[in-house]
Amino acid sequence: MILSIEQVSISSREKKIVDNVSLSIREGEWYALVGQSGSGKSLLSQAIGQMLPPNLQVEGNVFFRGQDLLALSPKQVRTIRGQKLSYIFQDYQGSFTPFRTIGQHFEEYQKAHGILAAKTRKIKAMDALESVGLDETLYNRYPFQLSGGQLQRVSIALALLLSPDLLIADEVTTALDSVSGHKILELLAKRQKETGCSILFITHDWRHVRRYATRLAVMKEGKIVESGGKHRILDHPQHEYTKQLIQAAPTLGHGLPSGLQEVENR
Ligand SMILES: Nc1ncnc2c1ncn2[C@@H]1O[C@H](COP(=O)(O)OP(=O)(O)OP(=O)(O)O)[C@@H](O)[C@H]1O
Repeated sequence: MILSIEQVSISSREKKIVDNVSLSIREGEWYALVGQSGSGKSLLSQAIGQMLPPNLQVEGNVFFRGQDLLALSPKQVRTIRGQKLSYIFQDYQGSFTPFRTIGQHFEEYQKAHGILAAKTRKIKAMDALESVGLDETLYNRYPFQLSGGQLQRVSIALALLLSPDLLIADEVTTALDSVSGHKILELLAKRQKETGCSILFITHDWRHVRRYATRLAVMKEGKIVESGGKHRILDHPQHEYTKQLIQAAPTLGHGLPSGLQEVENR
């Protein structure tokens, strides 16, 4: 296992928001975390890299290759973020500083992670842009000069720049139109194949689960109600809540086994 979340709870002063959650992610797999808005998926993913808002308390353990991330100092965890574990968010625009070029973002990110040779940084940035299908000329552009899909590609390029072992992707297509969203996920799948990284993929969208996930967990009101292999859950959901979610997803409600649909789509 690359990541084992063990009995993690997240609480505010008023209430427990994530309640005793455990799940494990294997090397190289695409693990989906599914559930309605407000079920605690984002907070759980933020807890992994110690990125929770300061008003929230976390209990439990998050073992990353055997090391408990929750027991590390903020400085230690900053080293791990980017190099071993990185994030891509729904709000890609918020991840960029408007008055800095794309190139400057690559520069800063690499300097912050100790890549000191300017030439190496430039080469890595250009390679990274190419790896996500972007033209080198984008290096000198400002974020507002890129489309949403292009910016999200840059986010992926940055997130994978230092070859992390685990990528946490939190609703990365929500702010994109469906064609751009589809392209982004195809790109993620391609980059995952090339790099072998594991992905924790947070989504509402069962079509994306069906197409990309290996295993998944279903979260409701801060608890995991069901987890397991994709085909088992899509074809034979056990929990009433999972059944409702799958029924509510229009293209999954036809009763076709997930395997058949997947073959059709690939
Ligand atoms: N800093 C905070 N303090 C208190 N409560 C919070 C804080 N941040 C989030 N919450 C609450 O915690 C709950 C879970 O939020 P979270 O963002 O993890 O849900 P989610 O499942 O990711 O939802 P979505 O799919 O809409 O992103 C929500 O009810 C949210 O309002």
